[in-house]
Amino acid sequence: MYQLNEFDKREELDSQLADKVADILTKAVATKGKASIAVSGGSTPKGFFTALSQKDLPWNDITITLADERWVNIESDASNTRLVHENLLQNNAVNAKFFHLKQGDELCEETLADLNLAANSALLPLDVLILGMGEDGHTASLFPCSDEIDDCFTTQSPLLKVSPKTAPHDRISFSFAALKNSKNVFLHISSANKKAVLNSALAETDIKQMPIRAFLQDPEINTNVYWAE
Ligand SMILES: O=C1O[C@H](COP(=O)(O)O)[C@@H](O)[C@H](O)[C@H]1O
Repeated sequence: MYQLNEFDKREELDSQLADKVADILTKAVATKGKASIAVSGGSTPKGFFTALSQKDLPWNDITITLADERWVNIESDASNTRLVHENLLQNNAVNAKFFHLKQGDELCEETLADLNLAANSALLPLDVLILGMGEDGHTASLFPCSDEIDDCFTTQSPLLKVSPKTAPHDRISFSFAALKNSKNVFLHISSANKKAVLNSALAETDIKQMPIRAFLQDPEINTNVYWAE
């Protein structure tokens, strides 16, 4: 299931999404003493990150992570971790905890096992999940072009390695099973192109062809779509 929220300007979307997420995180901390949020990388979320970082929240009790990460060094322009550090872990949010997905040099079974254990105890289920979407309909790093696309949807492990064929870098991504359990799911997209991709995703049902479909069509998931031109 999904709900579409459309905005004339990206700044308006960023501000409204930051208000909504801030409210959810505040309530989660008040209720259970802590909260967790996974954000996406790529080119879309910068303005939202800045707006959220300026919120007066109990940041010490909030853990931020990524829905997915490219297996690159933090100094790389392709690093989603770098994007979050430079734009979200700033201002009032400087005291938030950050759960690193890129740990060590090699994305091997042992690294994944350690991360899965840590994610289960520190983060999951997520209070807030902010998804992005690529023009091929991938979300997080659930890539339709990857050999791991079946595993993305079937594994019950929180994290897996994905090697896309049409996008650079090996990835680490939360699996569909882990993402699906998030308490509040948002899809943040902008541009006319992404609106057209969204419409293609809504027009058919094959989730392995366009993984974002799973979040838009699964009756057990309520995805709030935030789109601006
Ligand atoms: O590679 C990725 O792409 C998607 C979409 O990024 P965008 O640049 O088209 O906004 C992103 O959601 C994901 O986190 C990232 O690793």
